[in-house]
Amino acid sequence: MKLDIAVLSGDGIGPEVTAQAIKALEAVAHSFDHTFIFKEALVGAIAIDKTGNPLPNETLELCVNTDAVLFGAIGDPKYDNNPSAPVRPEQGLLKLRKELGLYTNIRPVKAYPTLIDQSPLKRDIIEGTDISIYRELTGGIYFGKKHLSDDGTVASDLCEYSKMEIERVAHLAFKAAQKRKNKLTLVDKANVLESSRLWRKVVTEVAQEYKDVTLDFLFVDNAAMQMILNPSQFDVILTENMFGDIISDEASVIGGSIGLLASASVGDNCCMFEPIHGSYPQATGKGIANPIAAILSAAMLLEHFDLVGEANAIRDAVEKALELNITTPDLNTSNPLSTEKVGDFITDYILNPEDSNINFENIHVGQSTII
Ligand SMILES: NC(=O)C1=CN([C@@H]2O[C@H](COP(=O)(O)OP(=O)(O)OC[C@H]3O[C@@H](n4cnc5c(N)ncnc54)[C@H](O)[C@@H]3O)[C@@H](O)[C@H]2O)C=CC1
Ligand SMILES: CC(C)CC(=O)C(=O)O
Ligand SMILES: [Mg+2]
Repeated sequence: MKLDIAVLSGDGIGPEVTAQAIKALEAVAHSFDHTFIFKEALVGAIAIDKTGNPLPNETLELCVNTDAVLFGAIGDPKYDNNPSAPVRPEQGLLKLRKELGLYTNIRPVKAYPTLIDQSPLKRDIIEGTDISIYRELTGGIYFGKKHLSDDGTVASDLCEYSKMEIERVAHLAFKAAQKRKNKLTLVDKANVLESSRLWRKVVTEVAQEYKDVTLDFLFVDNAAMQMILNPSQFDVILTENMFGDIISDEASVIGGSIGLLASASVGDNCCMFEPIHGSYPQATGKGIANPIAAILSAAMLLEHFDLVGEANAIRDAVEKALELNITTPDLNTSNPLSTEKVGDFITDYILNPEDSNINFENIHVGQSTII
C-alpha cells in the first residue's frame, strides 16, 4: 500500500518522539513492502515563531490532501505562562481537529502485564484493565464562544453540543463496544449540566440501535474516582471533549506512564494519530521522553488502513521492549535508555523479530544508557 503521511511534529518533545514513530513506520514499510511518503509541516509554537500562525495555511492544505496525519505535540511555556498572549500554539491543534472534522478521539488504556508493578496503583486494582475511551473532539467547551469583559474581571467559555455532534461519536463508540465486551459507559455531569442531559437523552436513543450493548451512566466526578478505584469495570467510555481530556490523562496512571498512551482522531474524511501527552517542555532535547505513545499512535494509523498485521508488528515490538525493560526513565529509574535507543530497539525488532542478533543484553551498555 502507498500512504502519504503528513508529519506535524510540533514543539518540545514532539519532534523527538515523532522521529521514533517514523522509524517504526519505515521498518514496517520495509518488512511488509509498503510505501509511506512523509511530508513535514509546521504547527504550534514553532509555527508561530516562523510564520505568526499556529496552523499555517500550507500545513492545513497538506493535511487535507494527505491520507493521514502523524502529530507530535504542541505547547511552550512562553505561552502557558502568559495568559494574555494574542495567539497560542493550542489554537493550531484545535483548529486542525475542527478543520479536518476529527470528531472522535479514541484513546486505548491498558495495564501491560510486564509493567503492572510500575503503576502507583496496586496490582490487584489494575490487573486486566483494558479500556477504550471515545472522546468527542470538535465540540463542547474547547470550541464554544469565549468572552472576557472589557475590564478583564469576568470570563466565560460556552459548552455547547448539538444532537448531531453527540450522535455521530456515539455510533462509533457503540460499534467499538460491539467488537469488545458490549459495554458502554457514558461519562457526563447530567445532574448539573444541560449539555450533559442532552448527551444522556441522545445516547439513550442511539442505544436502541445497539441492543446487544449494555449502556450505563456515570457522573464525571465519580468516574474520576472509579478510574483509579476499579478501572477494570470499564470497557468503552464515551464522553464529551473536556471530560475525555481529563479522565484519559488520569487513566494513563494505570499503565505506568502517560508516555505509553496513543490515540487516533478520526472523522468522516480525515484521520490523525497523536500521543495523548503534551510537549513536556522540561524534557526537550534531553532524550528522556518516552516515544512509545507516538509509536503506538503509528500502530493505530496502520490499523485504520486495515494493516492489522503491520500494526501488530509494532505492538509486538513495543511489548518486547517493555518486557526487556528497554524503556525511558519514566518507567525505568535504575537502567534507563534514551528516547532514540528505545526507538532503535523497536525498529530493529520490527525488522527482525526472530533475529537473535539483536543484542538485548548490550543495549543497556553505554553512558548510563541515556544518550
Ligand atoms: N496534544 C498536545 O499537543 C497537547 C499539548 N499540551 C501542551 O503541552 C505543554 C505541557 O503541558 P503539560 O500539562 O505539562 O502536559 P504534558 O503531557 O506535556 O506533560 C505532563 C507530564 O507528563 C509526563 N510526560 C508527558 N509526556 C511524556 C513522555 N513522552 N514520556 C515521559 N513522560 C511524559 C511528564 O511527567 C510531564 O511532566 C503545554 O503547553 C500544553 O498546552 C498538553 C496536552 C496535549
Ligand atoms: C492541548 C489541548 C488543546 C488538548 C489536549 O490536552 C489533548 O487533546 O489531550
Ligand atoms: Mg490532554
